[in-house]
Amino acid sequence: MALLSVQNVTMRFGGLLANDNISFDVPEGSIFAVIGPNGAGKTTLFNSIAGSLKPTSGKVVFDGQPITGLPQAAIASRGLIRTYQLVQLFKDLTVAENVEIGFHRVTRGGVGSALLRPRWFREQEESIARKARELLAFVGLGDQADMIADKLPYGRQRLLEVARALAAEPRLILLDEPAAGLNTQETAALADVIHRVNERGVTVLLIEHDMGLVMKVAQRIAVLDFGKKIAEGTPDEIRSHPDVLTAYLGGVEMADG
Ligand SMILES: Nc1ncnc2c1ncn2[C@@H]1O[C@H](COP(=O)(O)OP(=O)(O)OP(=O)(O)O)[C@@H](O)[C@H]1O
Repeated sequence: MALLSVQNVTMRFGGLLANDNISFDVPEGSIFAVIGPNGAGKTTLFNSIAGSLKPTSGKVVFDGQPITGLPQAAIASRGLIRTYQLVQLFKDLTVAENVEIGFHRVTRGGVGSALLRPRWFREQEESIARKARELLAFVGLGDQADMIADKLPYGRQRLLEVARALAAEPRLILLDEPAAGLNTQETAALADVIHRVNERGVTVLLIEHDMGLVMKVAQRIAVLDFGKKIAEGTPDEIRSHPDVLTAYLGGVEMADG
């Protein structure tokens, strides 16, 4: 069954059709990628799904419910959690504290309990601190938990963003160009983390430039070009699709990293 269904989504900016009638289904439990050349409309589509843009027309359905145009927080509260193309961490906090913040969707208590600190609140805090460290170990940052986030190398900040997104217990995680700015080794570590996130039962939707990463991790790929979906299929189908080769690489054979 589709956990996420994008149905005829169109986004117009003045005279420019950034997304032109785009449809695809992301099956529950899968890793799905959206690729396309610069300016193809990937970020726009991503923003329509995650709630920071309301599409001009069309529908986004998550877990059978329409979420089109809902505010980002309302979408996140249903279990659709996004990361950002530019890492957005609390740079003065420690690595562990950055993950602890991610738990706020699934915890209770307001300012009152933070001041009075009743026993349940302290227990909740301890449990969050423990779970944050488990998630850090899961993405391979166990040894850096107490480091100030800003001191982490960039590639590791991206892994930290994934750990923080996981803290919100997503059903679907949207990764916005997660391999941007990463070296080969860091990209391989990221691919491994994406696979393991998926093995935890989390559906993954990524938009990505890095073809090697996409071919390695995605089970299904949709290709955008000039705002239109020009192909959809398995990595093998996409790799040899003539329209994709022309649009994406100007006809050059596609590498599989
Ligand atoms: N807020 C906006 N107002 C006007 N035009 C926009 C806006 N956002 C994006 N566009 C235009 O829409 C088109 C699609 O842009 P988008 O950023 O979605 O593409 P992309 O595939 O994500 O590109 P990249 O890979 O470079 O990030 C581009 O022509 C872009 O200039």
